[in-house]
Amino acid sequence: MATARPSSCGRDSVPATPRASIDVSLVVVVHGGGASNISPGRKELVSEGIAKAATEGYNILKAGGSAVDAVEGAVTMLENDPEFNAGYGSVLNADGDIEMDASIMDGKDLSAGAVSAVRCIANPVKLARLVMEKTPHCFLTGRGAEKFAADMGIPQTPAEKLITERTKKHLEKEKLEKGAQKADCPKNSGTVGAVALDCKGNLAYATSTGGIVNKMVGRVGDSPSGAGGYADNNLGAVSTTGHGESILKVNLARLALFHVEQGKTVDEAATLALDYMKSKLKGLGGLILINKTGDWVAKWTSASMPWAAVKNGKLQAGIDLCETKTRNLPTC
Ligand SMILES: CC(C)C[C@H](NC(=O)C[C@H](N)C(=O)O)C(=O)O
Repeated sequence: MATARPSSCGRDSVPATPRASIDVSLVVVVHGGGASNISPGRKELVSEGIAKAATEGYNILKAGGSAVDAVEGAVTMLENDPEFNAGYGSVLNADGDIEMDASIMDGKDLSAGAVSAVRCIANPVKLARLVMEKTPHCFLTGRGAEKFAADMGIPQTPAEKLITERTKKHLEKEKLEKGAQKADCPKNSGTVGAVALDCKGNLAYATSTGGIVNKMVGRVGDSPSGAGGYADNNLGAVSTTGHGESILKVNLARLALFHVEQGKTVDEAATLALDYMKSKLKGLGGLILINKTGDWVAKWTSASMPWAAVKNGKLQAGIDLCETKTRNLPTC
């Protein structure tokens, strides 16, 4: 079990906030998937992408944006980055197509939006937010989700523009090697997620993915469900990655928050939830979690998990166990 933990727990009060309002930390944590081995050549690109996304989310919070704005902003950056398995660079299904899942949730009132199996959309997380805010529903899938995107004025992005040479090779290799992913042998791909706590004490999460390489057409994983993420201001916010079928079976995100609800620390809650999935199903994965007081953790049972966190103007990030790097954010 690998953990990354904050090196300090100081407060990051918002200067303009009157004394009477809630004095909470601004916190953003992002992840870039439950990876196996990331080649040294890609490590740099992945680290950079993840740090930029966390910084983007934090800057949104500092500018007075909500937790929902921050997680959407961070995840959008990662969807646009071909090193990650979401948006541009999503892994291919058995037909060589992209089918993406994404979700977002506002811990203030539990409003939630999700899309699954969407194809020609650059930023599924933005579509999930529109489902949350502009429809009476929580979840749209496939054709209906794409029609809704068109109605909302989102331009179609041709599938070829979302596919990369790397994802084509990844599918070829996977087809040669065997078939579907095994729970205990996850392959590096790079699902993305973010959790945030804003100056009003609101929590949110977003998760976005191309799913699992060589998946059956129409397969939907955990990422657009309450297993792939959850946010409730009374408890915390979580985004998960890993073997989707296992995550769905144990309802990983809500399971971790159940332990928070029972009085566990963020570290204990993440460990209990991930250990349960591993012992019960041999399922590997990872999660990021912030509780309502701004304590956070990034934890994984997969070989590694790229993550970054910003709190008190300080960025901490890592990929492998015991590899946390800390630096101050550039002032702009
Ligand atoms: C094989 C796994 C560990 C790789 C991981 N995938 C996901 O998180 C996929 C998502 N949970 C789903 O099931 O659709 C990744 O992209 O890094």
